[in-house]
Amino acid sequence: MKGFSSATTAAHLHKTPLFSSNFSNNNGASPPPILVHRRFLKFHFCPSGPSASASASASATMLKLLRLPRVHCLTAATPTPRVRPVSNSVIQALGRLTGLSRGNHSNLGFRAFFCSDSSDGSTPEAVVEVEVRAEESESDGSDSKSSSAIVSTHPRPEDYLTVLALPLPHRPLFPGFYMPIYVKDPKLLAALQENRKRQAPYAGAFLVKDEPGADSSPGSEMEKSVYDLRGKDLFNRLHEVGTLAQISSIQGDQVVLIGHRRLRITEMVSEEPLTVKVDHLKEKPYNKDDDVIKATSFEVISTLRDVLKTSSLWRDHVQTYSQHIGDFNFPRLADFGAAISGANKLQCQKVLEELDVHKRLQLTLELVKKEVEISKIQESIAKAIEEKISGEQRRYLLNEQLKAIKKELGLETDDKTALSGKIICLSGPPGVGKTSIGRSIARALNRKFFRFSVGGLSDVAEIKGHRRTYIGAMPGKMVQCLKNVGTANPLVLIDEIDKLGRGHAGDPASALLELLDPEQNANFLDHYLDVPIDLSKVLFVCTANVVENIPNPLLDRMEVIAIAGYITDEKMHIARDYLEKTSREACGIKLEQVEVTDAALLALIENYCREAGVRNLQKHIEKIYRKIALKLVRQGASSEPAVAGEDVQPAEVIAEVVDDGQQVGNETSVVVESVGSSSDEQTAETHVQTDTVLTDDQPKDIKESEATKTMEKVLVDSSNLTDFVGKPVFHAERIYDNTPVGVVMGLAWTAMGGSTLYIETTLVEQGEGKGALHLTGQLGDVMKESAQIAHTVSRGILLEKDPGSPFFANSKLHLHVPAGATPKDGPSAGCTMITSMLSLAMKKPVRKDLAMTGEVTLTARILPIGGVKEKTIAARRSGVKTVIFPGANKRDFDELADNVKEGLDVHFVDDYSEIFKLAFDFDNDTRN
Ligand SMILES: Nc1ncnc2c1ncn2[C@@H]1O[C@H](COP(=O)(O)OP(=O)(O)OP(=O)(O)O)[C@@H](O)[C@H]1O
Repeated sequence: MKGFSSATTAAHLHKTPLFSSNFSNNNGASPPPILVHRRFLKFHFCPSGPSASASASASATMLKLLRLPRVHCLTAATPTPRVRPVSNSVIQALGRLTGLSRGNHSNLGFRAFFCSDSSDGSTPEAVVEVEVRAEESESDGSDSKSSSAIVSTHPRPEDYLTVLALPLPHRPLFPGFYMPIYVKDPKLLAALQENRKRQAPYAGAFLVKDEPGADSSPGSEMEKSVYDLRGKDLFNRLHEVGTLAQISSIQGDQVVLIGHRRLRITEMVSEEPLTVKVDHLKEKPYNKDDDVIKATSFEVISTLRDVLKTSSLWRDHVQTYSQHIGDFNFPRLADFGAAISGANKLQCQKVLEELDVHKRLQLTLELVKKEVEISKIQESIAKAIEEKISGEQRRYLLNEQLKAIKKELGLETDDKTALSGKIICLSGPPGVGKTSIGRSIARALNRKFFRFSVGGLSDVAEIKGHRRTYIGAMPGKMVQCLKNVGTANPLVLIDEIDKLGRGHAGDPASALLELLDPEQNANFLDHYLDVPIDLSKVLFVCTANVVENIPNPLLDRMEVIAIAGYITDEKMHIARDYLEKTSREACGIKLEQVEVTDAALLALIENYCREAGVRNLQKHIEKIYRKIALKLVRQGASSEPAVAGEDVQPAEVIAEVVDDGQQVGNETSVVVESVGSSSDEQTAETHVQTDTVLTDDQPKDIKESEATKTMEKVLVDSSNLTDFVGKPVFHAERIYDNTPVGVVMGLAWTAMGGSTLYIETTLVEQGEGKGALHLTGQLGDVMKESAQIAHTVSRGILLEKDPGSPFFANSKLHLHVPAGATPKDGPSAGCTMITSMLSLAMKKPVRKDLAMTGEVTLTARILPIGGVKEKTIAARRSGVKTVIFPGANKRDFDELADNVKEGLDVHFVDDYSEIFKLAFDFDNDTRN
């Protein structure tokens, strides 16, 4: 059943006066159409397989013809029946079916067989043979007598006892059905044509047996090999029982067959083309009034009707069949059912071979029952898919309606409201990629990007525009932005929002408020344009280094995302994967010309670029590559034969490459100066120069040997890093290998990232009532207060440990926080100060490699601090082993990546007493 298509045929119905059926052929291409009269095409089906197609069309033809009044059908008992045609059109149609009505046969009689003449005497209706002369069919008055006198010389089908054997690869041919086949054997084709010429257009069509395990589907190798079979090989592969087939037409190698009656091969007569002797088979005699046979046939009919209910594909076909069911005899019904079923070839062959009519009906019943099941499954699959599709369509329609309703009610949210909430503020140290992230968000959202910095902005007119009364008045930044991007929904990055100036002419923070607030910015009023502008679709992203510096009303409207600095590992990756690559490309250096070792990069990060971001690292890497470019250019210049007057040229090129903003001349010495900032760099460059640059003063042989030198790969290692970037700007943060009495290492956070710092306390003088504290190191107010608190708490703790100790009462202390040039502030050094003072008071140094941070209250409770990640990184960088953090910061620490926390012994404390134990309760062996 599957693959049947009545629609294809129906389309043809309206296109051609003589209709062509859509047989699909053996190799998948469409063969030339078989001409069938309009009246028959209604029942013409196009099954998937070639034979099925043919069978279906033939069955339709057969059904149509069965509509003829019984009077025109002669019984088998009537010898060689000759009747006048019922109508010319039917005769013409039959003529076309057989292909004999064409001009070259027009003067010959033709037979149109739509059922085989397999008469057995018991089924008179079974034999329907119409024999007329074409001329006669077109004449009007000739009577039956005259027609009977004409065709007696032609052999009847049953006279063919030796036939050409045609191999059928896919399905057997049933009597009464069409089948187009391809004959690839030229000898066989010639013999068939010859037969047709001799008015003996019959051959035997036999199904080919499959080779075990071979794929016999259309187009398969096995199918192709069937056409190559010849002679005995072919003979051995043919099923014994086949069909006497009338050769309806031959077009090229396509032969259209019409099945007539069953045959059985008895012996091979000749090999090429294969010719066989056959017996004509007849059904076993049966009683047409037998109840069992009747019942079986009724079941076949009712099953066909069931198929009709579930499958629209068979509807026309079976409907017609059921209308004319009375015209069939039992064997024909069985053949019909099997032929139009989608059963496989062996099942069909079994039906063909079955001569017992009851058994044949039973076999067919099985096949059509299977069809019912298949069509039920087909129906349920179709239903399920239909439901799925209609469900999806319904959902889609409902969603669209919902959207429309929401829009109507003003409830619809665009992707901005759906977003990465309100205004996003990226906060973090300089150079960690905040601006770059903003740019990436715009790219990801497919929005235009506009950036403006409000650092130091103090004039409200910059944001809101000038009133037009002023000379040189301009619209504000937002109007300029919209004009620039040309869309209503750009991503606007407001940089440095924490550095907003305090305005003399209005408050820029308040103006920004109007700009950023989603409640207000739908009607933003620019003074210059003086019309409300809708900024509600704009996605604002702000960046800041210190969130605390952002005005509170603004901060309140922001979603702050903190971007901490990078650790060494991360910087290494950024340098290797991105910075190095871009710098190398910018300087026009090839990968194979340079190697910067890991050690060099690490040294660069640790000793030159300690800041949280990578901007400084980028500058250094660019510097290194520019110098490498210089070196390579000079090498290249020196390897070319020096021509007087040309030796200056490379320096000009270099000047462009190396130019980092300074004026560079075309003299080599000037180039060197422009590159290096320290005297060491100059020395390095001068050294490079003297190695490679040739002058006219040099002897010719030296020039030539230099010229033949191949270009060397430039290696940048930690050992020669200073040649490229000068001496390290950062020295080890550790001043002491072992902290002396009164000195403790603290951890600090700066806008540049984390760092370690020492708190040093020393005794100035002692004397009755001289207790005092002197502070130095550019401490801010908060830090000063913190020191006072530490002094008081230390005194209390010492008295607890050593009641009656007069140390703090009688000692003038000096507390210093190096480096003195750097301003410092904040309360987080509180616990470090206490430890430093107690160390001095007890004359006991603290545990080795210990660093701590935490604000302290007067009651010695430890409060949380900020910048845990940066401080942890700084501690690791300084080789600290034990770190003390406030207990409340445990959550922040736990969130850090493992590679940041690696190798640290971290303690979380809530009271100073815990720090005391960690710092002082150790034996001296551990410290050393
Ligand atoms: N993760 C990273 N990968 C590659 N390059 C980076 C990364 N982070 C920062 N950079 C580079 O560092 C430079 C500075 O980045 P960017 O301007 O985005 O930093 P920022 O945080 O906005 O700095 P600022 O606060 O000073 O404005 C850029 O050249 C950028 O390409």
